[in-house]
Amino acid sequence: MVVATPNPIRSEKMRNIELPIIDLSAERPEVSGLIVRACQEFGFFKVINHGVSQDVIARMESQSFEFFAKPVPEKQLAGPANPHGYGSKNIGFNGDVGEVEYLLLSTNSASISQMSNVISPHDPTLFSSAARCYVEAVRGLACEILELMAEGLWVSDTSAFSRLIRAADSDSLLRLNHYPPLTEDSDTSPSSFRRIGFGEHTDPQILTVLRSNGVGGLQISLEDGVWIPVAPDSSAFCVNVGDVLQFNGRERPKETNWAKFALKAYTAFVKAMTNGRFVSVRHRALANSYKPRMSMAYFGAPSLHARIFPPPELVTPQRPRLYRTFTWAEYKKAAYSLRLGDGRLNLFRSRTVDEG
Ligand SMILES: O=C(O)CCC(=O)C(=O)O
Ligand SMILES: [Fe+2]
Repeated sequence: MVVATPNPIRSEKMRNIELPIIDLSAERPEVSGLIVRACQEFGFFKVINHGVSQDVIARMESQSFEFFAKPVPEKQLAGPANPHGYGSKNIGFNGDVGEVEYLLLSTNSASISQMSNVISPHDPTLFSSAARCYVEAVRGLACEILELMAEGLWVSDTSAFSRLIRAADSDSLLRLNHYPPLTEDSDTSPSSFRRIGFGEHTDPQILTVLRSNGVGGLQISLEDGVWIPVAPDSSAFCVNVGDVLQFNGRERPKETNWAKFALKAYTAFVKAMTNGRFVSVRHRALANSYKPRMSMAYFGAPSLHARIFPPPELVTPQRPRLYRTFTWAEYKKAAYSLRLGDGRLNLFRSRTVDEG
């Protein structure tokens, strides 16, 4: 994953906006409408009554904390992250750093077993079974949300998005991020209080399902230089649109008025699978607390050879194809080799309106 170099917190504003909280137990048409609207306006939303068992979450959280509590040399046995494995401070391959240590795992079962042998050598099955159960549960949640999105967009093939991450060879990831607390000798001036844990970026995949341990730090940016803190919420998962489902929050129009926004969406956005409907928003995490923050992110991704193109209902004469068809492997290569601001999807722009 490519992230921007941590900004030496330039002049920026904070704004308190409550993200949409969507109750998945409500009536299906209502839920799908709310999800589509949240994806168009915010790219981020919270889901409650999501059906993922507290036990599955607690087991994954406790295995993760156990791992991060180990002495550094033991953790390093699971590294370096290339891209999977244990990493500390260095994020990706392009010099991006942050106050974070992490475990990046492929979600396929064989890979979880293999990594568990180095993550938890004395009892690998504890870690592997927690990770497998967690991945299965959050993948189910991600698929459910993707199907609700398709319904809300009136796409007749309601599995058009979810099929991609259900594939046995899907390239989905589980990332466990640990942001250590400030140490006693840390400079506690206001600027250092906002140390970058994970620099601003968009997630390249389809959909991210994120959970944190009740310690704040996640922020999203809907307009340049304005950051919105996302309050931690132990009853919720935070869901965000990835680049493949959309692309490039920077090109989002300024309007917050829904009607104006909808009218302008197709010309102003640059997107892939939703052909400009959904917004993949920049976000970051700050290590700004005396308490350790831990987040667990499931990134739903297609298989490497999957071809990315919008369902036919989302392409009309008024809303022509913005991008040529590309594979996830092509996009991933671009995402791993470029910096965030380089506009990865511009490389995939359609040369003519109806080119496939
Ligand atoms: O820790 C967080 O809340 C955000 C992490 C994140 O954005 C990521 O892993 O892509
Ligand atoms: Fe992210």
